[in-house]
Amino acid sequence: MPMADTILRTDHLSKSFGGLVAASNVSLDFERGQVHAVIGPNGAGKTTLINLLSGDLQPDDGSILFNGKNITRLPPDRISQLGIGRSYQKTNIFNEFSCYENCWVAAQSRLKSSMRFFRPANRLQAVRERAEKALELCGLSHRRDTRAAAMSYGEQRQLEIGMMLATEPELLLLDEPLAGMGREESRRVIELLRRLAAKHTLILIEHDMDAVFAIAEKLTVMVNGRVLETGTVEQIRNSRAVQDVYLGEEEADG
Ligand SMILES: Nc1ncnc2c1ncn2[C@@H]1O[C@H](COP(=O)(O)OP(=O)(O)OP(=O)(O)O)[C@@H](O)[C@H]1O
Repeated sequence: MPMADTILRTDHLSKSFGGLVAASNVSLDFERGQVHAVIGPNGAGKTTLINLLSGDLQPDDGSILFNGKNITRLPPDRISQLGIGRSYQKTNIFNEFSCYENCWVAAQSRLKSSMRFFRPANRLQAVRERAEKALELCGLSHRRDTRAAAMSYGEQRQLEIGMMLATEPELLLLDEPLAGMGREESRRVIELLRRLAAKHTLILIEHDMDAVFAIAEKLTVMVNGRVLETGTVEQIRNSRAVQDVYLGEEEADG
């Protein structure tokens, strides 16, 4: 298959914790510019997959190609510098810093790689500009000087996305960006993700199926560490196997 539109490819990626296989032979292609959601029941291995892609975990086996480059086993900061940003399930911000300062710290973390040819004064200016731009993109310009600790949970998650944007990633890994949010906050973040999708590739883990069906163009369903199926929203909606193991389960709960 041609690599032209594949931004990220995993080939037989596997990870076990003791006897528990959390990711088993995961081979997936993620297309440039798409929103690709990974869904599945609790413990399916979704976060493990994201952790492998971001370098937070090392695979036991298999490989990861990003823009055709082998990034398997690179450390997280190197992967971030290459253009893969990630958000965590738990907020990962500095509570005592303002929104701007949080974004500034994140922007600064890419100094080494992407700004090494700039003169020091210009670097500082570039970091400031990136931080301001990230704040605007994540919809928090009006909270620029507010301490993170003083904001709502939803705004903190928004800020975390802003910090990721400050590193100017090409590919965003989003681990349950709507977790713990009320309806209004979710609506705002869904709008934000839509805006980001216009200029980035998104890999999204999310339990809120309405949000997933609204945003995602492609879905992968994982069960017990394995890929059960990958397809368009329509294909996954109509998949018997998926209904049996996953969506059926949700309906039964509801
Ligand atoms: N660091 C770890 N050590 C031991 N077991 C782990 C570790 N991380 C994950 N696991 C186990 O691996 C399996 C997959 O977990 P993972 O968090 O990837 O699933 P998930 O699909 O993201 O689930 P959820 O939707 O509940 O977040 C689970 O059984 C989990 O308990």
